Amino acid sequence: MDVLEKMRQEQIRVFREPFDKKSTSDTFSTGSYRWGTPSATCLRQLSWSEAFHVPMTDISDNKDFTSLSSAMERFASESEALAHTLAEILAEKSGRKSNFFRENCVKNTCYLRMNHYPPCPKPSEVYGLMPHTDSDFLTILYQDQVGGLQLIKNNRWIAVKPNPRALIVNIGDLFQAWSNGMYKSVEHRVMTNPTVERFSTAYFLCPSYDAVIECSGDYPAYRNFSFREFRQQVQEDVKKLGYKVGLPRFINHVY
Ligand SMILES: O=C(O)CCC(=O)C(=O)O
Ligand SMILES: [Fe+2]
Repeated sequence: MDVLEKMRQEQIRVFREPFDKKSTSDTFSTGSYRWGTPSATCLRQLSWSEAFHVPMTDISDNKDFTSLSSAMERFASESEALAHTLAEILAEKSGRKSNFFRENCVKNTCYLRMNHYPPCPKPSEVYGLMPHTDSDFLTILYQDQVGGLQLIKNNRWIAVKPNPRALIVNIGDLFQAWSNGMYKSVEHRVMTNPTVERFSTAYFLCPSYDAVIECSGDYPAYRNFSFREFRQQVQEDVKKLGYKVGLPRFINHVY
């Protein structure tokens, strides 16, 4: 069976498990199963979805080899190869060395995220996933045929029409900083559906925590920062403010 089809089949199966089993699941390390938005204080801040957020090393180190881990492994390694190829092409186009990703992106910080959006009784009031940008270099996304993903283009939200023969590639915050804004981290969100559930799988290309994201060009818009620093700032903002500030925190104030 095709890598994508198998991934989807296994993903559906794992989300069908009872809540208790998923939340205490020892398939992956603790904390990999997430649902809702712990910091939400109103409906608008709630994401109507559940997810498994799994570092690549958890997939490859998994001792009890199941059909799920095998499907994830195949999906992850294909996505990883694609992400590296695309990142190298984009780097070269922006005039930067393309070996940065091979040297700095490691398996313990790259991860897969399996998302499930159950039908929602109040679709106009609740997001499936709150508007956000991804905190990585780039994301390879495989969505099903239901639809609901939207992104900002020219200040307007537009729907990303499902295409069974296409993967979606999103630029993340780190590529925006590294390319000095040549590539833009795209803001996106997922709308809920009143009757149909939706599944998606995403691979996130990330550098090691110590890797320094150096903004290129004579007038770098962002100061240098490590991926660790970026993550800590995001976590701190989410805890204190309830939302991620992201790149604006790293703007270069020299000029
Ligand atoms: O489900 C989708 O289409 C988007 C998922 C997403 O944006 C994410 O996991 O960061
Ligand atoms: Fe995202």
